Amino acid sequence: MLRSHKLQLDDVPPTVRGIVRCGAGTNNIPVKEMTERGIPVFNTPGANANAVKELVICGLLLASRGIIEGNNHVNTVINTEEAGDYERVSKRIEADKSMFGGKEIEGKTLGVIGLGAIGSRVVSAALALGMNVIGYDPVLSLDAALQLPGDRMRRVTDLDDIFAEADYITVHVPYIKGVTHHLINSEALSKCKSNVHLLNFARGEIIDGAAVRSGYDTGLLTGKYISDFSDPDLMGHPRHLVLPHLGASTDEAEENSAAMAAQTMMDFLETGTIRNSVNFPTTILAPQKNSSGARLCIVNRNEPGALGEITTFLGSRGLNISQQINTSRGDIAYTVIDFTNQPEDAEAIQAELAKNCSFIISLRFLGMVFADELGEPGTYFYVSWAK
Ligand SMILES: NC(=O)C1=CN([C@@H]2O[C@H](COP(=O)(O)OP(=O)(O)OC[C@H]3O[C@@H](n4cnc5c(N)ncnc54)[C@H](O)[C@@H]3O)[C@@H](O)[C@H]2O)C=CC1
Ligand SMILES: O=C(O)C(=O)COP(=O)(O)O
Repeated sequence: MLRSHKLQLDDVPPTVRGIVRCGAGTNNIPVKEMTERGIPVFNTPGANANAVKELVICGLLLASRGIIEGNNHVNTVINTEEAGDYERVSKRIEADKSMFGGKEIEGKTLGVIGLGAIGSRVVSAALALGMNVIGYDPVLSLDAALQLPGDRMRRVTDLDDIFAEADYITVHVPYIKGVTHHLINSEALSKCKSNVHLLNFARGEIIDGAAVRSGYDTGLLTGKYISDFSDPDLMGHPRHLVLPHLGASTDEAEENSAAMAAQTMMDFLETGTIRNSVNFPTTILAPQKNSSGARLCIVNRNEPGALGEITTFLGSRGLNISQQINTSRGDIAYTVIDFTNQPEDAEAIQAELAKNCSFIISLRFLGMVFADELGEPGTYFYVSWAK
């Protein structure tokens, strides 16, 4: 289980069965390599979404009102120039308000890019604050769609509609190289209102900081860019209001994420269930009442005939299958098999199966066979890359 630690390949010994990120983004995990090793990577969708939503609402207000700038002015200018003189400080607090006039968010248009756990919550909160909301998400899941407030938000299929109409744009998409990298770039910015405010509580690389900087420096853009990610081209820029990466840093989000992560991993280790994985197929095989308790979980390359070879082999060793599920995602296939009888020598069966079926990446018996112990690779937990 990890949070923001940047996982290196060397951190992952062959004893690792699964990895769970207490959070949403899995960019700190080498997911592709883990898939090749047959290791499922999980995350905790939605567990920290409310915390991010609240910071996004704060971001809208930081953009619309001179809150940070005004507070900096009080601390660094007024309190310095009028040091110790309360009468003068108090007068300046009144007089200098004219330097930080703002706008209200009610009645303004918010463009939300990415309508998942965070985006959908931002949509509802913004509507409640009287904003008009336009949403964009071309790959929206059915579950996520059900969280949206229907007609009260306008959903568009062309990002240009958001660029043309939004007073505020907030991004809530995962960072995917080649897909969401610089989703907001110079071309996009040229289609935006000049006073658009940008909010990025997703990942820094989704917004092209050099393009934003150039917009500010040439005067084409006059809004602010609020984020909890830094940008090499905007360091210290007065229009880039950066907070530490605080989106998920609330007691509630940390607890939710840790609890969901622990439950997800426990289900996987104890029952083979795969839920909330970013690289493995969702796989749930409810145990039968009269089950012998012997269950085999196999990760293999997704090749034709693989399942047939596995079941034929098991049959030849006297094992009778009571139920099974076989799922796949890309190059990976995953099979969970329950038996009506206990294997006599599970360790030998595992070794032979792995030897006979070269497409198997990892396999493990669980349940009563080994009294729920976890074991080392090479005993009853086999990984092809351990050698
Ligand atoms: N600042 C912070 O502390 C935090 C940042 N995050 C970031 O926010 C992102 C979103 O988090 P959640 O809403 O929880 O994830 P989610 O998976 O529930 O939602 C992401 C949404 O983006 C959509 N999407 C994917 N590709 C897209 C594209 N090319 N264009 C438009 N929409 C696209 C998906 O369909 C999905 O609805 C995470 O991937 C993470 O990078 C998440 C939590 C905390
Ligand atoms: O969940 C995410 O994607 C986040 O960005 C939150 O990250 P953190 O838990 O603060 O490392």
